This record gives sequence, C-alpha cells and structure tokens, in this order.
Amino acid sequence: MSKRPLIHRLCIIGVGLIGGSLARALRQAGAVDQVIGCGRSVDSLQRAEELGVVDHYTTDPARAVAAADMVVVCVPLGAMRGVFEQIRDHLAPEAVVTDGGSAKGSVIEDARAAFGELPAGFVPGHPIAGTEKSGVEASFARLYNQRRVILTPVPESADWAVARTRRMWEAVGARVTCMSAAHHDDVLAATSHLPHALAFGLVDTLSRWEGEHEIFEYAAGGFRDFTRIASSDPVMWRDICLANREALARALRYYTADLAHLTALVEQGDGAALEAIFRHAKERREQFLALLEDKH
Ligand SMILES: NC(=O)c1ccc[n+]([C@@H]2O[C@H](COP(=O)([O-])OP(=O)(O)OC[C@H]3O[C@@H](n4cnc5c(N)ncnc54)[C@H](O)[C@@H]3O)[C@@H](O)[C@H]2O)c1
Ligand SMILES: O=C(O)C(=O)CC1(C(=O)O)C=CC(O)C=C1
Repeated sequence: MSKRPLIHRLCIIGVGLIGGSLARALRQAGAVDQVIGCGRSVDSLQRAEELGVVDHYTTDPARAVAAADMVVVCVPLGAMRGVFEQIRDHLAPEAVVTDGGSAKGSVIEDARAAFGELPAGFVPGHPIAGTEKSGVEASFARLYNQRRVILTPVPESADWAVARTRRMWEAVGARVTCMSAAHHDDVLAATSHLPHALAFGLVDTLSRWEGEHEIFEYAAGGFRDFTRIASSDPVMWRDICLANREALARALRYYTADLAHLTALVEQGDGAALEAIFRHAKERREQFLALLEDKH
C-alpha cells in the first residue's frame, strides 16, 4: 500500500518566489497530492501551471481554499488582511492556515481583524530564506534546504496545527523554531530589515551624489556585494518596513548612533579604534559564516 502524503490538497495564495519554492519542494519531497495556486495575475498563475509548480489555479481565494487541508499565504504583507477576509468563511474545518510573511506582529493583527475569532488552524510562520528576485520564475525547490523557519503560534493555535506546519517545513529540509511574534520582529529588524533599508538607502544616496554617473562606473565587487539586496522588490520591502516600523526604527537609531561614532573616529584619524572595530566585525562575520556552513 502506498504511504499517504503529508498534505492532501495544498493551497498557495501568492505563487511567487516563496510560495512557488514551497510548492516545488513539497512536490519533490512527495509530501503533497495536489497543489492549487491562487493569485491576482492570470498570466503568472498560468506560468506556474506550465512550470509544474501548481496543478490548478484560480483567482478566487474562496474557491482556492475549499477542501484544502493546508493553506499557505505568501503575498506581500500589505495584502495579507484582504486575503484573510476573502478566505475567512470558506476554510475547511481542520485546515491549517499559515503564511510566509517577513514580519509576524502585523500578520497576527491582520488575521485578528479579518477573522474576529482566530481559527485553531492558524499558525503564523516565516522562512528565513529568499533571494532578491521575485515571481514564480525565480522559485526553486532547494530554497528551504537547511534553512531556518520561525513559527510564532498564538494562544489560539492548536497543537495539531503547529505540529502539521512544523512537519511541512521539515519535509522540505528546514529547521523549525518557535518564538513569540514580538521577539521574531525584534531579531529580524536587526538582521534582515535594517540591512535592506541600508542597502536601498545607500544606492539612493549615491545616485543623488554629484557626478553619479562616474561613481557607478568605478564601482565593483564591494559595492555589488553590499547592495545585492537593493535589487529586491520595492513594494514588498515598503510593506515590511511599515509592518515592523517600531523595531526597524529602533534598529536604525541604534545604527545611526554607531555610524556617528564611526564618523568621529574617521575625522579624528583614530586608527587604533577603527582597527579594533573592524577586527571585531571580521571575527563575528567569520563566526556567522561558519554557523551557516555548519547548516549546509
Ligand atoms: N523574497 C524573500 O526573500 C522573502 C523571504 C521570506 C519571506 N518573504 C515574504 O514572503 C511573501 C512573498 O514574497 P515573495 O518574495 O514570494 O514575493 P513575490 O512577489 O515573488 O510573490 C508574491 C505573489 O503574491 C501575489 N499577490 C500579490 N498581491 C496579492 C493579492 N492581494 N492576492 C493574491 N495574490 C497576490 C503576486 O502576484 C505574486 O505572485 C512576502 O510576505 C514576503 O515578506 C519574502
Ligand atoms: O537573501 C536574500 O536576498 C534575502 O533578502 C532573504 C531574506 C533575508 O535574509 O533578509 C529576506 C527577507 C526575509 O523575510 C528572509 C530572508
């Protein structure tokens, strides 16, 4: 007798990089029977079907979630509440509803506003994996392999729902951790949202520099490495910065103060202090890289 897959009917709302990669990975793992894609753009849903990422698609969220045992919402944060409102009255009784949104407090707030009483199957989540590219064409099955996924269950989340969400991510090779949404948002403000804001900000600043043309002509690997993430989707990052604005503003203020200190050291020509900062940073980055390698 063949084993039943983990998920019978998977519904992905927002079949882009994150949702498309999850569908591909679950299929490759043999963990899903059927994938239904849902979004706003028929062209991109059609492309998802051609690529074999989804079996069927619809632009109607209510129809998409009907009979799905796992619903994963992978739209930009600003679209979460609208999607929750559209699916609220159409979920199967034991469906798990999870998401891939980059901030968690705002998703929970949006779900409370849309659902009123949260369903027991609601389990907010965030895969800490991605690229600067968007859309289903950019999706790939290995994205979550050996990467972290953070779940931020709410008091209403049932144990069975958290366990099923955890098993889904583990089936695609991820390492799952649970924490509070507030802690998640503080940590991700520092390690993801702050660097994105800085990269976008730096390219924008330099592009208004006098002689901009010449500056970019002489930029090379250092500039490219530092600013790769400034090629990310501006709407997605606008939404993330707004959704996590308090924690991000704190991180930006903290960084600005250190930047002012760095500016003073440069002005004073304090080589010893600069070297100490750079040594410490290099050491910590090497520790971080070793940690990453350990995971792969
Ligand atoms: N890109 C990353 O590196 C990354 C990493 C982790 C989490 N996330 C989060 O995952 C989510 C999706 O990001 P992505 O990178 O896959 O973006 P994406 O642009 O590749 O995909 C988003 C998809 O959602 C669709 N969509 C937009 N509004 C919609 C709506 N109202 N209803 C239905 N579909 C809609 C778009 O058409 C698109 O297909 C975001 O919440 C983001 O914060 C992104
Ligand atoms: O590698 C990248 O390009 C990413 O931006 C991925 C990244 C990040 O590491 O900041 C971006 C947003 C997330 O929510 C999670 C992961």
